[in-house]
Amino acid sequence: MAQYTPQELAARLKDGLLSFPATAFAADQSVDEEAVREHVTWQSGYDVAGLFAAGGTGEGFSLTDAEHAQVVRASVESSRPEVPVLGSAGGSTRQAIAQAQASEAAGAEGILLLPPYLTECDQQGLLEHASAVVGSTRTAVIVYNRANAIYSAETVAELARRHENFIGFKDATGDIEHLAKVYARNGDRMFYLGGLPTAETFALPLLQLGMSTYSSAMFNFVPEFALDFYRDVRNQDRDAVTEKLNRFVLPYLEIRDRGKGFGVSIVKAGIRAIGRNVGGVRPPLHDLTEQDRADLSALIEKAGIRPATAATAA
Ligand SMILES: O=C([O-])C(=O)C[C@H](O)[C@@H](O)C(=O)[O-]
Repeated sequence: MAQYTPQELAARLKDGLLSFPATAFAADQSVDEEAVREHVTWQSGYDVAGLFAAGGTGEGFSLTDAEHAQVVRASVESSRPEVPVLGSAGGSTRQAIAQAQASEAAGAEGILLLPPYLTECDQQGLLEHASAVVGSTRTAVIVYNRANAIYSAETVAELARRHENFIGFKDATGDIEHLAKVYARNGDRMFYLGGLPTAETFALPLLQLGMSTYSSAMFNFVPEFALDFYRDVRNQDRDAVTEKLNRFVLPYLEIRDRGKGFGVSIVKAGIRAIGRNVGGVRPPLHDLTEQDRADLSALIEKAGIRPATAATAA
């Protein structure tokens, strides 16, 4: 049973940092539910506004429907009660509806609608796809503007007109003209969330475009640093943001960019670097090399951002 109405959830999520927990896999690549629970419990102990289970960083695209439901349920049950957990929905319209409903049944407070795979689609098709998914659940829905799901300002407005539980727009394009149009047309009817890879990099400029928050993948392993960064962004403290970009985020991008899909792999390597463990990634992603991992560990130490609670980890 949801604790928040969609509007209450939007009000909470828009003014705090958000994150996407990595999904733990065992050595044989099966879902390691105990480690999923342990990771979400640890993450929700911080002052995070919401956690999105089985999202991009959570490799939702590599999970079966049964595993997706398992991960969302385990995350809901492991999160501190004050920290809402949202699930995800992706793939074909019918698959996405099934995942949205499974997320709701697992107790998720909302859903992030991931893009449908493979095919191109125009606005009419995208609208009907998203509308069918949003209409299939009573929980709040945030659409993810990415890949083959680029929502025009008018499509967003029509979704908002049709569905009260449509509460958010997450962007992973960084297309300023497009974002300006979406915000100008829809204003504060919904909240806007930055979701480009390593979202910290873009957080300060996107604040001006109405993006009051973002999803931090690095929160998975340097939560205190990620929360400090968010505070500096919201205070519009350019000097503090620039210092943190130079100290950690920009050198981190250099390691992340050594491989395609490393946006997720580097998060799992980061979790390992601080002494916790959620295993490796599933194909089509692959893990960092030993050298990459050593460089990441050295960077975390040099930046002085190892979390205080990491020492207690398994
Ligand atoms: O699951 C997702 O889509 C994401 O995790 C987006 C990331 O959090 C992205 O914003 C990042 O890498 O910071």
